Amino acid sequence: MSDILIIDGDAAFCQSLMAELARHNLHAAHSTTLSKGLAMLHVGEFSLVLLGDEAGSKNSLEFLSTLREVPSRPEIIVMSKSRDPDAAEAAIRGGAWNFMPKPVNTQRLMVLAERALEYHRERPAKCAPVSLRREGIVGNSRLLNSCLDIVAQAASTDVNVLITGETGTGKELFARAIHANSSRSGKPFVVVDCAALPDTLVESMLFGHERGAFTSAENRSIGLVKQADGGTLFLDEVGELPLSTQKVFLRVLEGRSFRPVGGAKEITSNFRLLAATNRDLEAMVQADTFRRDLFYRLRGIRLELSPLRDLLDDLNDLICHFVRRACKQLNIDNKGFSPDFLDTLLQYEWPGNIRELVNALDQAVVRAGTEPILYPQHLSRNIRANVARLLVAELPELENRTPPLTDGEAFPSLREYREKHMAELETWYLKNLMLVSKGEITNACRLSGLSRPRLYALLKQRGVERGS
Ligand SMILES: Nc1ncnc2c1ncn2[C@@H]1O[C@H](COP(=O)(O)OP(=O)(O)OP(=O)(O)O)[C@@H](O)[C@H]1O
Repeated sequence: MSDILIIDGDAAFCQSLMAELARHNLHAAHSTTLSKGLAMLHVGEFSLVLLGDEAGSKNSLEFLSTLREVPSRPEIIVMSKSRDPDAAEAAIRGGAWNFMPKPVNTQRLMVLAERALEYHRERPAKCAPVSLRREGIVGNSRLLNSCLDIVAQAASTDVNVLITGETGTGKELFARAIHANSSRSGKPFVVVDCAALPDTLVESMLFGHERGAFTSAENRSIGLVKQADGGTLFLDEVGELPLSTQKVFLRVLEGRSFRPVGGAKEITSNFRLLAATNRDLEAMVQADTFRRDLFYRLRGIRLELSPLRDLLDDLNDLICHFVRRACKQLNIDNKGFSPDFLDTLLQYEWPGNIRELVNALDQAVVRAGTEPILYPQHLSRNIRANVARLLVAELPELENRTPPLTDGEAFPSLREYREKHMAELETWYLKNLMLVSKGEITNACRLSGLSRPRLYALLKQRGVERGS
């Protein structure tokens, strides 16, 4: 049974694509007209359509919504000769899973096809809770959707939440989403940047002060904790809270009441607490730099945000979103991006995570000026230099591993040579992959970017054991 249907007016192109897919253990059928393709979709169980142009007189893009509504609800990858960024955008907006310019880069198409098939298999589990307001959170990968599930769960209760993740992974954005989806959404969301609280004024900023409580206290101030009354208090960078304040704060958490600096009376504040950190609080507890009792209080629900390098399935959506936003801010037409622009961003490690991506794309849009397509050259030298360095570091030391080719008699054909060394290279890669991932297939897929079926097929083909 075929999983994939190719619809393209060029029969020779369809045949060669089918052969390439078969080499990747993917079974495809094809049609050279849209009407026949549609009929095949109604009787078959296709998960993916590779939709080319010239498949009849109509513009293939006009057919997108019809194709998406056939019973198997296939994913669609559009392949087009068009160099028009509007066409690419129209395809994605029309519900295509991805867009590939022609001539098609078959290697890349194979990767996309495998990802689309995997996405289709897991789609029912992937839908974020329907009623959740995303508050600007972009992405649909399994990892991101599992975080949205926790947002939904956290929003339905008043339990404290501890959000962890590297810098720039969206901790504040997710905290705002929890608040916006909670019953407190009509009340204030108050951010306390614990890293920026001046030592001498911590307590007055948090709990307020009475007039004349200290030299510069000319007026009464109500403090951040009281401002959050009825709403949500977000302790950002909670790992930076001084130990003395941790102690006071713990008391406030227990009674939701406190005394402003210089005040005689206790006042109350009914706030919901969210806290975030990029530090390892458990290690800080071990090192006695963070109070164990406060740590246990904070982590009612844990939300761990993944670094961008683990969210590569979301990268395409994130780029489209931020490029569109940057163009809108500059009041210019939206821009497309070349496949190697995406490849460069996929290879970069993103130490500053999504915040760094946003900056990189803002700059790329400005550098591109009036050019309609973004290319790697529009990225900063820093990103390109890092990617170049990574690629070189990853290259196997071929010279050490392959004997010099000097024997005129036994000189191999390029094909023999390539097949022999590709096989060696893949075997070597897979063995290392199994070692690093400890044979854990989900982890191995994440590291290698391979889909499960493709990884299993390669392991079998190269005779590599999961436990090697
Ligand atoms: N999934 C996402 N979708 C869209 N935008 C995102 C996403 N995640 C993060 N961002 C954006 O990335 C930027 C950084 O996010 P945010 O400030 O919430 O990160 P943070 O983890 O709190 O960072 P820090 O630890 O440095 O304070 C913001 O512009 C935010 O809107």
